[in-house]
Amino acid sequence: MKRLPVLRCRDLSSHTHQDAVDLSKFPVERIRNFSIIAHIDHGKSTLADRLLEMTGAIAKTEKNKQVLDKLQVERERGITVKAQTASLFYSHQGQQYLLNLIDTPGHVDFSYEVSRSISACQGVLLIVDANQGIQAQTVANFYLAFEAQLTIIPVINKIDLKNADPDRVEAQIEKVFDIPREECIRISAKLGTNVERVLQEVVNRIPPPEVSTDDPFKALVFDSTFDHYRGVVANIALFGGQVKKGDRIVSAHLGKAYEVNELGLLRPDERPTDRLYAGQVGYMVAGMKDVKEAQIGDTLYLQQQPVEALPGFKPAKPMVFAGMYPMDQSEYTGLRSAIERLTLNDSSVTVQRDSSLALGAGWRLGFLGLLHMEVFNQRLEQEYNASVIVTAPTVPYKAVLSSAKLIKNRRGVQKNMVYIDDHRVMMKYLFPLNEIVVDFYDLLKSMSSGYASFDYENAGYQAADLIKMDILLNGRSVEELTTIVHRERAYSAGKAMCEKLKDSIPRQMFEIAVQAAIGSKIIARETIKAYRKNVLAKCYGGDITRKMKLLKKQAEGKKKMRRIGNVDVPKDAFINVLKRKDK
Ligand SMILES: Nc1nc2c(ncn2[C@@H]2O[C@H](COP(=O)(O)OP(=O)(O)OP(=O)(O)O)[C@@H](O)[C@H]2O)c(=O)[nH]1
Repeated sequence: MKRLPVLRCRDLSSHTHQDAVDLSKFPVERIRNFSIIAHIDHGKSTLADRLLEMTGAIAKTEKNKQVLDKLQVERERGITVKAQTASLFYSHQGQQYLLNLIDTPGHVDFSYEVSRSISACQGVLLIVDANQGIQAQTVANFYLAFEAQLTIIPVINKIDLKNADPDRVEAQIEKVFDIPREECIRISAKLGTNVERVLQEVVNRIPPPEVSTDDPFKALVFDSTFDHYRGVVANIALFGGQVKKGDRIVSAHLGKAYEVNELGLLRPDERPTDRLYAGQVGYMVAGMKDVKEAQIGDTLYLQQQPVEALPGFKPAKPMVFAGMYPMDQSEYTGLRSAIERLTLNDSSVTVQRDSSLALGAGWRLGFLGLLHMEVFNQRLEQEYNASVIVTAPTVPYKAVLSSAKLIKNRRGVQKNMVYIDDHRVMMKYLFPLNEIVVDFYDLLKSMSSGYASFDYENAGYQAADLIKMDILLNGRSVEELTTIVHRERAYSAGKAMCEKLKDSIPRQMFEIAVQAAIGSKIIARETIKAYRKNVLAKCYGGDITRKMKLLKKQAEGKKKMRRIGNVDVPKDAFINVLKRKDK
């Protein structure tokens, strides 16, 4: 994979200008808070870069590609994981405007980040690729903005592409979202075509926030990160009043008081200011030591002027769980501190200590989705140099004990179907999460030659015909390989596991039966034939030291084995069966 250099936004500070703005004189009527939302790859980050360049927040150089995508994984994978914010100053018809842009991630796994950003905005730019048209996440993101009653400006991007068809995409937007086609703006973010118009329409169409500096100070925390030197840096949107350095503030969620140490704008690098005022968006450092003290959705107010808290957010709920273990137990402490540091910045990951006889001490981590898990793992490896074994992901089940389980349809149940245009159809299905979590998206993409797109949301628990499947070695159950599978899938899953084990366990002095069982019923079997590795076969003569050396080597090899019944199983065998896939 090609590695791109990480470009820190601070590096750009020398290129910025237009900073000498007295924020106290900035009327709320000339503030616009907006987000860019889109299906993945439709060009949000490219448009954000152009907007930053055109308003002078960053210089126009090739280096600026996707300035808001700060993390190395984001740059490598070309996806936005964490939302970033930038305040832009823009002159329009002789007036200066403050445009607060909040970048949002495009992938379904991070949709909770989209909703948190949206709650600090009055409008959104809904980007649609001029060739691909409306995709699954375009629809999901549209509804997030629509339900929050925001102004939605449709932007058709990539009109420079040879096979761009903006007429067709406008018709789709009119049909699916009921937005008149005349409201669409056609642009090429890459070439900068018509991007100025986007800035004008942000000013013209999106209303200013309905807030007043005369009200008591009230701010929404819409993001927070952890800085080793300063503690928590909270991104805040001011819904009323003003705040200055030295003020005593309280977080509504925990009721704890703090002193404001630092305040500022994000341009997108941090620019300290003395005060922030109603309608503005910026950052605050107030001696909080843990991101849990500045929870997303929390309300901040002045200690002497308590206010009613803002509605807040639903906490992000993990949907996919996987075990993470150090490659070697001696790396346990290092991996633990890496996981701790990474979760300081990502409060949506849940961590529980776990241990497995085969893999040793480790953790069971909960993620919002599969991509979220992969990104977390990649960050562990890149930013903390940790080598990790990740087990196959599982999804949460609720078990009803000792009663007959209800038989329900395992496959997707169709909910509705809408024709977007002559070639495209949008279908809604109810699926068991387990069916879509591993390779559904890859399969869907390859079956549709890359045309289909997919999005999902949690529809709650449903009864299903699930069973516990055991793996036996010469009749002894291997606890760490026990899994929950759907009854109809049990045979193929059992067979696959037996085959993998057969390939990973060396022959031993006796025959080994590898079996998959449901209760007392054997559903799959492989046999490993008897064989003795005679380590002395190569020593013809009687060189006793050489003999001893070889015997010692064999004994060391056995230490890496775990004995189940009379069968020695190498650690690698467990790793092969449990881990998700080869890198
Ligand atoms: N031809 C053309 N390509 C574009 C245009 N805008 C963006 N792209 C390309 O489309 C790809 C995706 O663009 P990004 O800006 O990374 O997309 P994104 O929506 O931010 O992606 P996520 O942050 O992962 O959701 C990149 O290769 C861009 O160079 C455009 O106007 N024309």
